[in-house]
Amino acid sequence: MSEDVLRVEGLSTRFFTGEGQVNAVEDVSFRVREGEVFGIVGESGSGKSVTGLSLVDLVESPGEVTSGKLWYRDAELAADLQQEFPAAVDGDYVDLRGVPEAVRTSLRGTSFSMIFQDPESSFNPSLTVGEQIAEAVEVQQRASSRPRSTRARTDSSEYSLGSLILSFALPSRRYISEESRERAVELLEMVGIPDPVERADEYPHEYSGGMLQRAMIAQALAGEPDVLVADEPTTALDVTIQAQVLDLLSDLQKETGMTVLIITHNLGVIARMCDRVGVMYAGEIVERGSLADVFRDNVHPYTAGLLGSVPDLESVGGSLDPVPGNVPSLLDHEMADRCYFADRCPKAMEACLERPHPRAVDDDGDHLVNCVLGEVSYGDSPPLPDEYFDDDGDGSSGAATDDGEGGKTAEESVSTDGGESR
Ligand SMILES: Nc1ncnc2c1ncn2[C@@H]1O[C@H](COP(=O)(O)OP(=O)(O)OP(=O)(O)O)[C@@H](O)[C@H]1O
Ligand code: NI
Repeated sequence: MSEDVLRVEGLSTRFFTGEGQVNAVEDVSFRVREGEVFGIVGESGSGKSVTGLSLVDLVESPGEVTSGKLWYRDAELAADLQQEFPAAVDGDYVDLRGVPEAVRTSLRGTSFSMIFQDPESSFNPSLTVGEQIAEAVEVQQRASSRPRSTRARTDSSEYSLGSLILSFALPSRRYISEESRERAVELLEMVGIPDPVERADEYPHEYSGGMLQRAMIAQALAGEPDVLVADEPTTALDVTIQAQVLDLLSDLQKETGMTVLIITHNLGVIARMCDRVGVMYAGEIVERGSLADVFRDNVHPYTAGLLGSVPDLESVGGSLDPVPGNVPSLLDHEMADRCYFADRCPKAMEACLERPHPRAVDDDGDHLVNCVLGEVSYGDSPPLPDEYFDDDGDGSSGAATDDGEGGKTAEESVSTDGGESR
């Protein structure tokens, strides 16, 4: 079994908005093994994208990662930082939250890359696709031509690209070498763009959606990242093209051995791509484990509900038809002090009126569930009547009732990225 490349421990990310504090990601922990495909799945607004952005340090104001550790395995980096930041180094692992921002920024593109649902956001419309991918290659070469420790301490400005989502997008026109241009063509070819030499000279608007998605993958791979975070990478594409792009990602993953973290609301994508998976609900990972743990041996009623809503897991089009009920508000002052799923849960018991904690389901400890059912059987604590939560019976602000009063319906409750991602 391969080693963990990433260990996320107690990650919390909040947004400090006019309406109050939004607990978008709440005490999330998981491990990703080197070379695996790890999936994060859940309904809209459950905190999947914010989790991904937190990993690559792209959460923007008014959001902030407020706690947690992000252990990333890189022996060379660990050796470089050991002296100066001993608390942030543990063997070959570096806690990326415990080192200066410049270090995290220098890893973007080369250690971590992220791709999004909407490739337009990753490309500058006024530059050719080839130029932009070549620039990503240049960023990688500049980064690797300097010793790591110098890279960490000096000119962070070179890599702090303001509001640009992808760190390796072009901050300004620069000299681009012929080698980088050739590499860009190679990358386009690698992601299956026909006539890559000609297509490299075209502008983003001359590409179809599926082609631009492939080009974005080429751009993300230019820095030969160890970890690729893919946020709904195929959601905007039609089903046939989705399948092709997923196959491409899968092939590239196998060829390069990179680790892929895939974020999706589509259980078909998870079933097709992933080795291990975390199920998110209301900012928390409520169940995680291997594909078999989660798909076959699941314990959390939310996981079971999600799976029950998908007729055919083999079909890529099998997206979530949400469990009945409403996605809860993530505003801190509206969050009930109990299991966040209790009001929608067919197995809610009195024990669920307390906040659950993660419980190991099996001996190896990899299958975890954030539910009392990880320990007791339904009925061991008195079941709550169906109407228990109807009239603010829980004393919360009634963010969720089955008849849709108060609270948003699952459909309305899209995140601020409007489901379009970035
Ligand atoms: N810029 C922001 N300002 C305030 N709150 C935000 C912001 N971005 C995200 N959030 C909050 O974080 C929550 C989680 O959002 P996130 O985008 O991670 O959801 P998601 O699971 O990716 O959903 P989707 O499937 O719709 O993309 C949202 O419900 C929203 O309340
Ligand atoms: Ni999202």
